[in-house]
Amino acid sequence: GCQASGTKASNSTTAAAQTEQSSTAEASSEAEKTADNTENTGNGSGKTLVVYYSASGNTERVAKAAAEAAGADLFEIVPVEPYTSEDLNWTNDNSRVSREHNDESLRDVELTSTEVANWDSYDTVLIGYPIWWGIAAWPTDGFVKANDFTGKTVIPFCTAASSGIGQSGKLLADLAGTGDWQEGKRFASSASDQEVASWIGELGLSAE
Ligand SMILES: Cc1cc2nc3c(=O)[nH]c(=O)nc-3n(C[C@H](O)[C@H](O)[C@H](O)COP(=O)(O)O)c2cc1C
Repeated sequence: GCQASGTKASNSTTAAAQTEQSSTAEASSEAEKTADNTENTGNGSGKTLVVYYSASGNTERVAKAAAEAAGADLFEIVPVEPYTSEDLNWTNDNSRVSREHNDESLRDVELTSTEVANWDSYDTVLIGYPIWWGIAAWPTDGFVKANDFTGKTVIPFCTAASSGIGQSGKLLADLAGTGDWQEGKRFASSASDQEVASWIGELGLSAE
């Protein structure tokens, strides 16, 4: 079903995540603008990128486990105005997320950056998001719309309390209009690093 249920949104971990920026971020002024949201945990091959949006940390955990297993770089989608726990309260009809859900024109969330350093160097992009009312949390949309996925294999993944991944990957593929979008993978909000690593293995993306 599409009902919001189960886990309670906790405080956003965005601020903490952003302080984890790679100290090896390139120093050139051109790279500065795009390096902000990128964290290089990779083995230097730089072929796989894990992009994610996470409002309360679950998708972030899965994304980091995926990047670790694949030796991939990470890019976090960050709204200019991050969602507070109050914003995420779907049981309140007047909360930010409820208002955005009820009025599609409010879902065009401004992001701190949609530009990934060395975007052309990635041939596989994993893109992760929480499920909100049965679809990808809409801060993900702005990133997808802003980038050209031509020539890339794109693999969606989500975390959700009870829903499946449903049509969310297909909707993002339609929004992108480019890229070879694969079937996506749904994880429970509490998915273990091991589950994530074995999925990376199934995809043939394991670092070793
Ligand atoms: C506004 C909102 C709507 C949600 N809608 C659904 C839903 O339709 N189905 C579901 O299984 N979980 C739903 N959830 C639960 C989240 O998908 C789940 O907790 C997810 O792991 C959160 O990821 P995050 O911590 O990365 O933000 C919703 C959560 C929020 C905040």
